[in-house]
Amino acid sequence: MHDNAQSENQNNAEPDAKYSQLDPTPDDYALTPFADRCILTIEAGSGGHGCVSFVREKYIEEGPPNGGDGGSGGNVYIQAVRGETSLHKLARRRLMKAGRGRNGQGKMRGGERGADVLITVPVGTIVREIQRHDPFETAEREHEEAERTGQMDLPGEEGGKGSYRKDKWLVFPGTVPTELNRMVFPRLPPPRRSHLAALQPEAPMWLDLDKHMETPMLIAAGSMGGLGNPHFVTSNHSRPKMATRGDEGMKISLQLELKLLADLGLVGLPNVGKSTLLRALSNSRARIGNWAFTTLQPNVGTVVLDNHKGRPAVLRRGTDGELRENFTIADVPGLIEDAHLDRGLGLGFLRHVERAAVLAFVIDLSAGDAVAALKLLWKEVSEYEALRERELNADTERRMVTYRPANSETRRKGTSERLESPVMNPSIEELPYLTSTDISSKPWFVVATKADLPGTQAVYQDLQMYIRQINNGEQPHPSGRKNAWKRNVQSIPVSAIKAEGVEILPQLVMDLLDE
Ligand SMILES: Nc1nc2c(ncn2[C@@H]2O[C@H](COP(=O)(O)OP(=O)(O)OP(=O)(O)O)[C@@H](O)[C@H]2O)c(=O)[nH]1
Ligand SMILES: [Mg+2]
Repeated sequence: MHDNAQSENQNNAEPDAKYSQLDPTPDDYALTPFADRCILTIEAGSGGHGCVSFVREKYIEEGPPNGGDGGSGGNVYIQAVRGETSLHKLARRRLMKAGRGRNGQGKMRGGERGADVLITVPVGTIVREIQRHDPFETAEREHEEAERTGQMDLPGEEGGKGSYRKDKWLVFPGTVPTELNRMVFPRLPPPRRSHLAALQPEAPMWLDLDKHMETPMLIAAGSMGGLGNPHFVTSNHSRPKMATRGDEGMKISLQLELKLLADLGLVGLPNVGKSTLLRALSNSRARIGNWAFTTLQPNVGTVVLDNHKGRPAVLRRGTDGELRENFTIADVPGLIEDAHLDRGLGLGFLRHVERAAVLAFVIDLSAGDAVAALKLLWKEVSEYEALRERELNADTERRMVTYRPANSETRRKGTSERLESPVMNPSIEELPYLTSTDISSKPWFVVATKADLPGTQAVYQDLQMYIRQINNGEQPHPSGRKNAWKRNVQSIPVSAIKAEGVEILPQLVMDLLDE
């Protein structure tokens, strides 16, 4: 009873139900998990084993071999799709493994192929290889070495003579060691690679998935299955009692990172109304609160352009000739003075700004001097830009020297050494962040919020005057940079909380995206 009464009271206190979505109660929000980078290990499927089996029929005493081949392992594919905005799902999984091929069976039945796996990532993902372990390369090296030294070839003996290797051969179940010693093994067949492997990107992998992909792309082909015993029939041995094991699947550790976080990035001091603006424009349920640092991680909302809710249908071809039906907005934590020195949520925040195509500087008109606020934001952004430029230069130099994929290192050693199969290093180090520096050359505009509050009119006029002066060159660009973007900078007064003035933003963003 008591509870009921209370909630009723709250409902009565609610001023305008129509906009309650924009001024939500503290617990009405969805914390969307978000990750802009992750390390993922992929494993192509291992092949199934070949089978040792013989025809068994009534009047056939010692039937010919009929063991089927093992199925090949599943492949790993990747696809960048519109609609995905974050890498958090992959970050949680850490490992994506394709299925193993099934073993071959009697009566010449081949094993089934292993199941494929598909990794879906947001458009704008960069994939970089950290290390790889490719068993095929090892097998090929061993094979070349054996050929060179001729240790397995006994002239006159058909097919040559090999020896039993537990990791390569399978024998008839129940074969005892003494029998095994007497058995004659043929030479190991040359390593085989799936014909799909030709489609794999070259190692070390570096993929820039900046377009929506209609079909998945192969990144690691499954390994081949083993050979059944009919393959080892020779004139001397008509009933071979061995088959080969399937090949082990290839493993690759990848660093995935979002290069483009969103089309529009909201840049503003804490508590100015960025999250409210995001909610007013999109489907987001970002957390809103009347205190600083309500937002602790980026929220990415999607603005559907023609949603049949009175929002104008803006379908404009983007630079890539694509018809756009939506665009994404990233609301990031508030920026404070000296953020570039990693104060507040500092550098983490600025990294996100770096990765939006268009920037909206969100200024709270009720917080006093709007011009000073805009200058402060730009100062932080451009100091960060300078910092990144220095970092980038140092980093490229460093990386050019040290980066080396795992298998090229082993290849460089002399082939005469018996090579250990390269193993994956379990403690994988993250690669340094991707860099793109020119923040000040991005198109930008100003959203002046809380225009519904009293006394904001004069503040807005000052701001508008300042922007006009930037546009006609009476004032320098607030970043202080020469090549900064200032092609008719706009300032738009809105009340996000009442969803007033925000309706013109989608068209503006679409125009700027085409710049
Ligand atoms: N009057 C009025 N209040 C607003 C408007 N927009 C946001 N607010 C209020 O301002 C406060 C802060 O809003 P948020 O959207 O959480 O601000 P933010 O910029 O995301 O804040 P941080 O995430 O902490 O950086 C909330 O109490 C909002 O209700 C507006 O247009 N008019
Ligand atoms: Mg917020």
